[in-house]
Amino acid sequence: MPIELGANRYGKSRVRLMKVTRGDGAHSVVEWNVEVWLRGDFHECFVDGDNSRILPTDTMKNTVYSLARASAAASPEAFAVELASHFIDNNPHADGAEIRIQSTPWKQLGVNDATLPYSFTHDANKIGTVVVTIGRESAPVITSGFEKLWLLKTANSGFAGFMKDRLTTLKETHDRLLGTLAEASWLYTGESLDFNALRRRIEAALLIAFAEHDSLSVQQTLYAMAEAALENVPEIAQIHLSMPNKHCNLVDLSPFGQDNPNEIFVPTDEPHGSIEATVFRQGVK
Ligand SMILES: O=c1[nH]c(=O)c2[nH]c(=O)[nH]c2[nH]1
Repeated sequence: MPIELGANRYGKSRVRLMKVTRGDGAHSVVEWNVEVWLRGDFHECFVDGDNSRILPTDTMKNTVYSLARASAAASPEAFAVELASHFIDNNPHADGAEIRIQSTPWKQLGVNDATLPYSFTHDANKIGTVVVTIGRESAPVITSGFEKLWLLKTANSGFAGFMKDRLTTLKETHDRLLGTLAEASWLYTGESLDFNALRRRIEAALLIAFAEHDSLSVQQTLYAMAEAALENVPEIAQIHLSMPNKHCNLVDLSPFGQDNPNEIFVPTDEPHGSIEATVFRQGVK
């Protein structure tokens, strides 16, 4: 039976980069974890062992550091576009390049209202994400987002009116905890965007919607958050949210003769509900 090469790509992952910008009186620092992918005609390499059109992944790694030194990019999005353009311009046999960047949210250390201009901290699990893909004839497609953002609501969340069959044991509730480890990615439209400012606006819209929503389900809150981001930021065309339901189960204290008016819970990691959706502006799919 004939055998053929199917979809393939290659690149370099987990290229870790820290860049310090030394201003007068204060520094700023970014930490990016960069991933490079090339797609294209690499048939001879995979099938025949001919490496003549293979840019070594080691060179890809060096390119990340060298371009970072030369670049004035103020956002991971802008740097990813520079990198993707560099790889597509310099590898004629590649049809497409993809750059993924995870960013660690370093911020200036502040203690007792004093900022310490050359010291930094980050206390979050949350990491920023960027994916830029570029084709030979097409403009870059820029998607940004975040992973691992813990969110918890202790009011205005219920879950009732759901389907019941003979295996349903879940009780209806109009007052429960809603916990999630949210992941988001949104697609930008337009040019000359201030990505850092837009990220702040999108994240603010998502968080305010999460906090203010009178939730009938995680599904409905997810949609309300996505809707708020799209309404507040015209520069994005769609947003994908993943919000696993990290159940906090009420502990039954009745065996100890105690009540439990929604105060003592057991937070659980697994199993968890899995809830995700893409929400888009009409006319853009
Ligand atoms: O917000 C929720 N959505 C569900 O689909 C679901 N299913 C479940 O058991 N609890 C919940 N909560």
